[in-house]
Amino acid sequence: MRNGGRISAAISVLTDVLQRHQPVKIAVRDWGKRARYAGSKDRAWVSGLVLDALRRRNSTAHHMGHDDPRALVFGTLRFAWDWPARDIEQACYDDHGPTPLTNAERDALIMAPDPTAPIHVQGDFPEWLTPHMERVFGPDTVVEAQAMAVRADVDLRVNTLKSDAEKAALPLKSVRAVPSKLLTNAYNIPARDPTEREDSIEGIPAFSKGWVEVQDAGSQIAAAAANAKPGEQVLDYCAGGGGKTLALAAQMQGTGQIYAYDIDGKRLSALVPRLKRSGAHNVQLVHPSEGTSLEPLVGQMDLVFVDAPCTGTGTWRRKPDSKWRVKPAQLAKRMEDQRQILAEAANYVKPGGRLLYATCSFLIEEDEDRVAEFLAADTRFREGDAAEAAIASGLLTDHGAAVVRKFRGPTGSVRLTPRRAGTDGFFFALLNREA
Ligand SMILES: C[S@@+](CC[C@H](N)C(=O)[O-])C[C@H]1O[C@@H](n2cnc3c(N)ncnc32)[C@H](O)[C@@H]1O
Repeated sequence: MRNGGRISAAISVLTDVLQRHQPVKIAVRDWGKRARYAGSKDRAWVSGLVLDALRRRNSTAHHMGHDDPRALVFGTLRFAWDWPARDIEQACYDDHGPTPLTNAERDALIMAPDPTAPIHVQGDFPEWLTPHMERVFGPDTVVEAQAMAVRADVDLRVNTLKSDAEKAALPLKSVRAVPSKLLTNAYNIPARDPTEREDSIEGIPAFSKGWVEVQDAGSQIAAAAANAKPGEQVLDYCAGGGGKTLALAAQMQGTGQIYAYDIDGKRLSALVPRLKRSGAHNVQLVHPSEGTSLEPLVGQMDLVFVDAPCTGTGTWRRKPDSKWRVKPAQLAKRMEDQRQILAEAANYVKPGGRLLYATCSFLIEEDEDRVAEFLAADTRFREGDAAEAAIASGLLTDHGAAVVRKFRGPTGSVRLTPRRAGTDGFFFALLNREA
């Protein structure tokens, strides 16, 4: 396809996303079905442009003077992809290209950025989140937010039940993975330009053999802070698709017992093939639809991992459409869920055991506030040093250790962000139950 046709496609896909509230993946897939002439490179190009337009929606709309899909696509090409204005102009004359630029669009494309724009525009986040963002990041709000408006790397965790970092090195060369700077048993694939073909990780034998799992480095570090030991009794209370369960199983070297529970049985079912591939034999699913009860586990667990449902603000780089969907009512609902889940999950921790609370949100309302409220209500628990716990797992490199120490808060919890650590936004706190 010529660029003009691809630009028209991006405008149409972005329209579906913004006006029909379709997820990007579905909107691109539906377009791909209609456009049989489009190849995989075209789909990657269109999807990359739409995702970048969503990542920088506010600043691009401010530049262009409009928030409609056409303005966002042209503005993204000019200001995020650095296309000269004349190349955009020319692409409009390709077959199936968009209608030619208007004078107003032409003028907007040659305008310099406005340094006086409000911070939610410069940082590309929803305006209502401004006080929440400033509460976390203070004067760094814009730079922190801008680091969330770029493409994300892909991180791989080497599954030590089946392989090791050295053994995995050779097969991972084919996907251009390099050793992680933060973790000893992990690799990193730097974010690709959307005009390049993506290598499929799922397509390589090392993945199907269970040697590696896709898992963001922030998520791996949060799991490391649980520091699960061989032989322990562990409850993964919000196990979902099992990213943390699998990391904990590897830490435990296949011994002891992990109970994986989630209120949503469908999500839990997704864990079954992942478990098979990983070779973890010490995981028992506690499926809500099977009427299995957690009751016998009360007061018995060495470790309870709570990967709480949250607004997911830490994943904006990967899911930029979710950035514009988060609303005050959703935040309030999540805070209520977190309150209830923490209070309930704590009952399974045995005396002397620990609870690891994690979210992929950087909002204090979902993080420190929830931990402080929990500790005030349940005086059996004290907050520990989550950074030192992560380091004690032996899974962090020297650089990873320095990063978690640097971003440890005054109470011992850790907040990682794309700017601070190059990871997704992650928060984790260690809550120790008195013996
Ligand atoms: C952040 S996701 C978990 C991701 C998962 N741990 C992983 O690493 O792939 C949060 C999970 O909490 C579950 N959840 C929500 N409310 C819950 C509740 N009251 N009890 C248990 N799980 C709950 C959701 O279904 C969702 O799967």
